[in-house]
Amino acid sequence: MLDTTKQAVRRIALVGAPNCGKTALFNALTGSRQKVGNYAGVTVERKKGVALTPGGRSLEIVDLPGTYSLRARSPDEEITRDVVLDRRPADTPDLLLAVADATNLRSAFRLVCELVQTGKPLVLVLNMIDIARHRGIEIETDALSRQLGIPVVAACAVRRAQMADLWQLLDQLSETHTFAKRENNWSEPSATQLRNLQREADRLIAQAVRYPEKPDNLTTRIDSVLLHPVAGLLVLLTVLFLMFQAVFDWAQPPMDLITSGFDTIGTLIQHLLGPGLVESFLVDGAIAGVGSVVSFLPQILIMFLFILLLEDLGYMARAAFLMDRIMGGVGLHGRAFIPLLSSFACAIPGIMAARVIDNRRDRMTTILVAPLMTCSARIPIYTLIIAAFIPAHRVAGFLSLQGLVMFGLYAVGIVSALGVSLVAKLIFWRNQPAPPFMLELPDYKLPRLKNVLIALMTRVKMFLHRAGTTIFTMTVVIWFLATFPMAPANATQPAIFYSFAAMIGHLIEPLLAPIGFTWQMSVALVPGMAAREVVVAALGTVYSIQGGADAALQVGHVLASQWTLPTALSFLAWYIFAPQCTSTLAVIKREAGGARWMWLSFGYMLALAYVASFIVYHIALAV
Ligand SMILES: Nc1nc2c(ncn2[C@@H]2O[C@H](COP(=O)(O)OP(=O)(O)OP(=O)(O)O)[C@@H](O)[C@H]2O)c(=O)[nH]1
Ligand SMILES: [Mg+2]
Repeated sequence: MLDTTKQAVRRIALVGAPNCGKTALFNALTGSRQKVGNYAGVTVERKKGVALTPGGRSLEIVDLPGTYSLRARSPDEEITRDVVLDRRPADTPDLLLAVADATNLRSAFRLVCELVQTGKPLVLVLNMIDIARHRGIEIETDALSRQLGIPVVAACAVRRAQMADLWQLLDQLSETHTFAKRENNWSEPSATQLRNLQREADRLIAQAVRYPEKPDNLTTRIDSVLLHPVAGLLVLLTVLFLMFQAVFDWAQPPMDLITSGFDTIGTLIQHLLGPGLVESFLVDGAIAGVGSVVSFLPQILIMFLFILLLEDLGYMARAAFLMDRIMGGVGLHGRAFIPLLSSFACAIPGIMAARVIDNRRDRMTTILVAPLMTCSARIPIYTLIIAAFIPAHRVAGFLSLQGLVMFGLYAVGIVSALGVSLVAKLIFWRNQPAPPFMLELPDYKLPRLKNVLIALMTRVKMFLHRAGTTIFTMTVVIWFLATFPMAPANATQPAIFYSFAAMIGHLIEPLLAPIGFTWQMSVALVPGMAAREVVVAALGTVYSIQGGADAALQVGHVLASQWTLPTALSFLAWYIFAPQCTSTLAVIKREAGGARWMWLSFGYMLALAYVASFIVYHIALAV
């Protein structure tokens, strides 16, 4: 007779290999909207949520980073190991829900065999059963359940109807349930033990799973083109290029709509209030500042739409594979690709995604260069300047010149990241050979509209939240500085010349004059440290106060009349490198484990920005 223990399950942890659908399952169970994506390493943090079973009980669900073994090698895997082995008292699970990708059972079962050793109450979910069935893979869940001595259910995280069995099981478990009591025999497996575990997993597969005679090789056929060293790179470049064209070509109508919306509100307020301090605060400050940033939302969304579609399709891991050779040459780990790619959205998730890199040297290099990737906060700055100074010509009949310049700015960011990695490799870690790169390529999947829309909505919310908080606050500060003290009665200059902003600007200007920055730009740079797009808001506010209300929201036109081309180019160069916002610096400090790294990255980026602007400015002047 087995020794048993009676207990009601209250907290369940989701454990499984990367990309097996844990987060999709977590979202399905808890109604959350955590990020899922068709590549390994999406989740690097543990996330909690509450699931309400059909029987009306509530269960706490913990989503964890994916791992192939409890033999944790990287910081994200350590989180999973620690939760599974009860090393995090606040997260101790009553039950482990082992999640397996039913189309990829070898590595899944090896982990399950390891989880069995921990002696913890365990349930196996065969996720992605829809795809497995479609491919003709037959899995005998009863046989598996008998072999492993644990409940086994099939599920599809993205189809409600195919979640019923799992819900029913969860309901049962949430009642007082009898579990076989088992010892914790887990110890960190050696290479030999891992091989034994794999043999055990293969034996399970042989007994309970039948594969079709003719396997589906669509993925292999597509990959023969997309992973080709030449054709693959060409496809990658084309895709990226199309993305930048789209950013410029598709965004204009919605942008105009947003701008005219803000314009109308501004005019309305002017009519209602008449000129005065309150009117100036609302129109020149809040609306000019926040409106000038919000109008760039369409561009940011188009960019994300592309990235999300590619992520869901399963293309990102391929791109990483293609770039591995180039990245390896400059001392970047192949696994750095996804963190760097995430940094196109924002350096913060990018730096966090570097947790998937097990080797400290490679992780630090990735963290150092991640902020050089063009984050979405730079999109408003780039597009503002490009639209104002670069003519909307077509090159070779169909390429937009503006899109080309944008592509170029991104390319410079990427190339300098490669350059900095090379320097870091030479200076800091001269002799260590690069470890081999192993990355599982996910199967291609049709992007799920729902995933994409949810992720886009999350972006919209984050952006509007920033606009309403950081950007708005900074706009108020700038408006205050640019309005007070007010001009004397016998003033000869526009009022702003007598303000604090002008004083601060003139104080900083001598430092920035060699790179062609005006005093207005100098003031705008300071709040830009809070978040980069604040610079656009600050310029909007400064110039609208200076130029009268009609200048509000027409920042681009104002800049075109006030700046020279060399100044504009120098400003662009500055923002390729300009030190990251304060939140990024804080994340670097936390993830790298020390303020030293934060100051290092702040310092080197500031130096690069200054040098790059100086060179660009003087070359442009000479030409
Ligand atoms: N067709 C189908 N797709 C699924 C299913 N579950 C997840 N997916 C998709 O599989 C991909 C990976 O899902 P995630 O939930 O991000 O995987 P994860 O296990 O959390 O991955 P990591 O966080 O990287 O460890 C996503 O594109 C999901 O939409 C399923 O049951 N059926
Ligand atoms: Mg996940």
